[in-house]
Amino acid sequence: MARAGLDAVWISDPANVRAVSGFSSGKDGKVLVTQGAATLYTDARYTVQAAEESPLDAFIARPPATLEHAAPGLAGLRVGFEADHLTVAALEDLRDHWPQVTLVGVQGLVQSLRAVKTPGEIQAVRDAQALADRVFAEVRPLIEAGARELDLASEIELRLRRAGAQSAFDLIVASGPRGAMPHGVASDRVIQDGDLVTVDMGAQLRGYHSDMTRTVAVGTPGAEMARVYRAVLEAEEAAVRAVKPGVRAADLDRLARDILTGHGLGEAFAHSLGHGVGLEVHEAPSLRGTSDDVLQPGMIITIEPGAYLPGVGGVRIEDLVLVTEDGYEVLSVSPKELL
Ligand SMILES: CSCC[C@H](N)C(=O)N1CCC[C@H]1C(=O)N[C@@H](C)C(=O)O
Repeated sequence: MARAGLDAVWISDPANVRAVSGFSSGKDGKVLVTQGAATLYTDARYTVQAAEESPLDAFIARPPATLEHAAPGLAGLRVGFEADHLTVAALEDLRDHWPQVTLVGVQGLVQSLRAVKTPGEIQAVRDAQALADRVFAEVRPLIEAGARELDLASEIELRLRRAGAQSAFDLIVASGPRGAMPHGVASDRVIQDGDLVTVDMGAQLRGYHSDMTRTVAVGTPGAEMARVYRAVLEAEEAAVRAVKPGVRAADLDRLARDILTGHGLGEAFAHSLGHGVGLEVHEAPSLRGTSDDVLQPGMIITIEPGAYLPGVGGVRIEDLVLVTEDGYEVLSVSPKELL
C-alpha cells in the first residue's frame, strides 16, 4: 500500500478476498485493509463460516450498510480499489457512499503477493496435483478408439468429485483435428484410431488448483503429428530445465518458442508458455513474451508449449513446476508419451 501511495485498499476480487482473509466464499465477501487493521465484510449467510475460517474482524451486513460502516474511518484517505475486477456499477456505489475518499484504481496489488506461495499453499497445490495424477492414471486406459471425449471428461470429473475435489476448469479433451483448438473442451467426438488426444486437466482441492496436460496417441499417429509431438516435447523439457530463480519469464517463453520455430512451428504456438497456479488456475507470474515477471522461489508455474495445426490436429504438453531455491521441482508426475 505504501509503495502504491495508498492509505487503504478495498479488496473485492474473490481470490484476493480469500488470500488475505481465509474466507472461502470470496465472491460474497470484501476486505477493507487499512494501516494496521483489516475487516472482512460479508452477509448473514456466512456468519458462522466467516468466524470459522477467518482471523479477521467480520462485519456482517449487506451493501450499502457495509459501505456506510466503512465510510467514517476512510474520510480524507486515498483508498485503492481493484480496477481489474470492480464493475463500473460497484465503483459508482463506492463513489456515492464514500464522497470524501480519493479512490485510486490499482492492478495486481494482491496478485503480486500471491505469486510466491507459502509452504501451506505449496502443499495444497501439491495435493491437488497428486490427485490429478492419480485420476489421470486411472483414466488413461479409457483413452481409446471408440470412446467419446465427453465420456472421458465425465470419468475424470466423477473421480475428482469422489476424492473430495472438483475439476479446476472445464476439461479440455481434444482429439484428432480438434487438437488444433488450445481450449477445445470435451465434445461428443468419438476418438479414432491414429488420433492424438490432448487432455488438459486440473483438480481444485481446498481452494487450490493444479494444471497439467498430456497428449496421448491412440494407435499409431501419422508421421507429421509424431514429428510435431517430438518438437513440443523438446521445447517443454528444455523450458522446464531452464526454470530457476532469477530467470525472466519472457526469456523462458522465448526459449521454448525458438525451439518450436526451429522446427517450423513458431506460428503454430498460439499462446503463452505458461502461468502461475494457486487460488486461481491463471495467476501471476505470466510466462509470456511481454511479461516483466522474474521467477522467485515459491512460485508455482506451468510450462505448456503447444503446436496447433488447423484442420490437422495439435499437441500440448504441460507440467506444473515449483520454483525452488536452486532450480525447480516438477509436481506433475504423469508419464509423457514417447512418439
Ligand atoms: C481454461 S483454463 C486452461 C488451462 C490450460 N492449461 C491453460 O492454461 N492453457 C491451455 C492452452 C493455453 C493455456 C492458456 O490458457 N494460457 C493463457 C494464460 C494464455 O493467455 O496464453
